[in-house]
Amino acid sequence: MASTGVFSDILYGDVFKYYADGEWKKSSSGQSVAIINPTTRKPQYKVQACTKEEVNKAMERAKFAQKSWARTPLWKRGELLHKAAAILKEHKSPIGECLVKEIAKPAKDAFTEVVRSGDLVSYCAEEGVRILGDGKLLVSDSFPGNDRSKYCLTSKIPLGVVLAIPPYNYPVNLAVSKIAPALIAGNSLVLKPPTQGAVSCLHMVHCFHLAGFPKGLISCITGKGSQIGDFLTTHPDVDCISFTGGDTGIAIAKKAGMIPLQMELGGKDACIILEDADLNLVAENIIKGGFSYSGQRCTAVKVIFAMESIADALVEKVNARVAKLTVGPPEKNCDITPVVSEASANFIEGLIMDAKDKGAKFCQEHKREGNLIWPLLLDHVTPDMRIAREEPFGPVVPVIRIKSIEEGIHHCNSSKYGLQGCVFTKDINKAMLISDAMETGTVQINSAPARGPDHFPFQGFKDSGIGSQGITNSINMMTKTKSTVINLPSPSYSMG
Ligand SMILES: NC(=O)C1=CN([C@@H]2O[C@H](COP(=O)(O)OP(=O)(O)OC[C@H]3O[C@@H](n4cnc5c(N)ncnc54)[C@H](OP(=O)(O)O)[C@@H]3O)[C@@H](O)[C@H]2O)C=CC1
Ligand SMILES: O=C(O)[C@H](O)COP(=O)(O)O
Repeated sequence: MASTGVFSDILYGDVFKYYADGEWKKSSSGQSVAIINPTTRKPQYKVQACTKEEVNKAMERAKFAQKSWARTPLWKRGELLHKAAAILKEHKSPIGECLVKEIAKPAKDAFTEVVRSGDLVSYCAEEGVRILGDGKLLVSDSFPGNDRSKYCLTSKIPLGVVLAIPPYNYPVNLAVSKIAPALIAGNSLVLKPPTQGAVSCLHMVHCFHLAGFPKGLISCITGKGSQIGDFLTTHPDVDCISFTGGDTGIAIAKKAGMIPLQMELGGKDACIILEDADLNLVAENIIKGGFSYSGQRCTAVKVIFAMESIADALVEKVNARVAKLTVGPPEKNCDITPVVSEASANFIEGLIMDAKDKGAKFCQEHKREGNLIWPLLLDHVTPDMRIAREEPFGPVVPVIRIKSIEEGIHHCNSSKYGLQGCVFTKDINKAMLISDAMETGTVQINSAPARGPDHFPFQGFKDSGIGSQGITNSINMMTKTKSTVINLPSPSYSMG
């Protein structure tokens, strides 16, 4: 059970503690932040509202601990990460239980998130040991005007303190996708968890604590982003920010100083369907891509561009599958569960009503109870409707009928987002042409958008982000290049 057994240290009364300097602490603010269960809409947990002084202290300790961590042998850093991964997977049940209560993630997906996170940490340890032990040798005579008297040795060294801010929809997985690369690369880590998802994150951090990482290397500062976010992201001790979330990321990027940024923001992932597509495959992917976790994935299918000639057949197949989706509480493993907050449900409903007013065809009846919104396919959507451009982050998928491939690409590229896209066709040449034309970080051919497997590159173009993620890219991003040049008194040439 959550907060019992090995996790009992992390709770004080009915408020979860924050983590700093290798200990679980109560904030001196005396204030807490409530986490509302999206299903019951009642307070489920409370976390500490940390103060600016506590942030300062955590940063100071992170800066100090990083120095000796950077000198800890790479294999040893990897070993600790493997240990944390195993502990995390061992405790998938209590952590998954928190995900169910905090963010209404269906139970089976909640456990999968924890296991996937453990696997990510282990892979990261292995990849880090491989790539960070590798350097480069450059000789000067490969550049015009130089003889062979300079030998440049380059290696990757850590940045310092990494600030990690994940969103609510994958609080554990998107936290470890920042924590593990930062640590294997020799950085220290300050985590600011999302408020919805904070308790899952605290449990996950405890697994790192149990693995035995040095004091001060990892801290987890809780509190509302709107209250401590700016203080954290503009803190002078932060050497890198890795953020996943919405437009908040754009504001953070504008305020951040001269430090590397990794931003994964919103998306409006388009699905272009050609006449020769396997419509059963497409329908399956629309269901999985558009409705899993009730559409609350940055990589969810958020707009369908279907060629007019196959649109009726496709809509019929998708509708048949929508009818089979179960709707209800996450504890019962329903396919569609309540969205994260009332504000989010209101926003989604606003998009639905706008589409109704502008003449979209409702393939199902629109139904809402509290934060629970029934799955809805909207047909005959037109570009002037908000749902054609905005990201619902909910179980609503619009269909725009197109007359040509060019029209689909035009719509896709006119979006301010550029996260992922997908195309369904049996013609690989056309698929490649479309992939080249789509202004998105990734294009999936014959499958719905997805971030995983977690070692694949993951990058948003335009307002969808900056910097590339994926295990290898994140490790590289959290390092800088250090060079040592050996200057010889006279040129050296190899024999021969
Ligand atoms: N491209 C991607 O990989 C993903 C993108 N998203 C996008 O995220 C959005 C939904 O996620 P959501 O969690 O609501 O996103 P938000 O941008 O609202 O929040 C993300 C994180 O930022 C924190 N935060 C809020 N304000 C500040 C601030 N001023 N400074 C620093 N941190 C702050 C939040 O904390 P708190 O919770 O305390 O407010 C949370 O931890 C959607 O728009 C979605 O597209 C989501 C997942 C993945
Ligand atoms: O945050 C998100 O929504 C994710 O990065 C999507 O991950 P997934 O494609 O593996 O669901």
